[in-house]
Amino acid sequence: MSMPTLTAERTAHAVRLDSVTKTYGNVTALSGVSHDFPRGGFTAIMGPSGSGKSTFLHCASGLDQPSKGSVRIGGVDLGGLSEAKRTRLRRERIGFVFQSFNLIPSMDVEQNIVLPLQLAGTAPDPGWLAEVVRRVGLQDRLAHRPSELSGGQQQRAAVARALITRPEVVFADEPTGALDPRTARDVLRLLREAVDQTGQTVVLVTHDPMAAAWADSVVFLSGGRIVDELVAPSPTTVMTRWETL
Ligand SMILES: Nc1ncnc2c1ncn2[C@@H]1O[C@H](COP(=O)(O)OP(=O)(O)OP(=O)(O)O)[C@@H](O)[C@H]1O
Repeated sequence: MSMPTLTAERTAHAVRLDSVTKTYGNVTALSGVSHDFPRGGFTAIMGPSGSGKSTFLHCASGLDQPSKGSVRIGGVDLGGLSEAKRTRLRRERIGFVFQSFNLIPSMDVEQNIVLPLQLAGTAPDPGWLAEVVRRVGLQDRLAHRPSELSGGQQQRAAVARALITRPEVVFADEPTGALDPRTARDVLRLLREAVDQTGQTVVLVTHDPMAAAWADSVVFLSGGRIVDELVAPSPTTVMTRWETL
């Protein structure tokens, strides 16, 4: 694979938010949020509806720009980039997994998985493609269209698509929201393996304490602020903290 154009520094954190505020008119969705996501860490973001989780994810991933404060991805300050460069950095250095899978219906599974590379004008590394496909267990489904797959298989294809560029960080926004508990576990296990086996950095936004317990730590948002962080979470400790938010 050729080197990405916006090569990130090997910083200890994959993503750093410094005093990030985001306002929409007179609504303050995020209020002075600072947080480092350690490289090779798995962090869950939880909080009540309207607490700012989506805004946090959008600002941290460069999909949106903070009103104040800064976001760095592997040492690159997103605020200093043009819209075009930010788009390129997202494409090359960030993987996304969404609740609704967001696969392209007219493309088969393999085409969907390699799409981020294609958009970046890069050829897939055959060894890494085979490894990613093996991990998500879709070896026999590469020529199928998304509509021919179960929801869990579609989400596994989306995870493969997020990992194929070996991104600085994978942002997963409620990736198990549309899945049954067993299928959800398969997807969470894949994210966990990406962290444990290849040192990937994962940020997971979820409402589900069971899902959050797969992470190394859980960051709690309330009213647009980080109000707590729980290290080495279990479903019970997450649930207990959640109930008192
Ligand atoms: N584009 C927008 N325009 C105006 N207000 C917005 C916009 N996006 C978000 N907000 C407001 O910002 C606050 C935080 O919203 P956000 O979507 O980040 O919360 P959330 O924690 O993701 O909620 P949910 O769990 O319901 O998805 C809310 O008060 C919301 O109404």
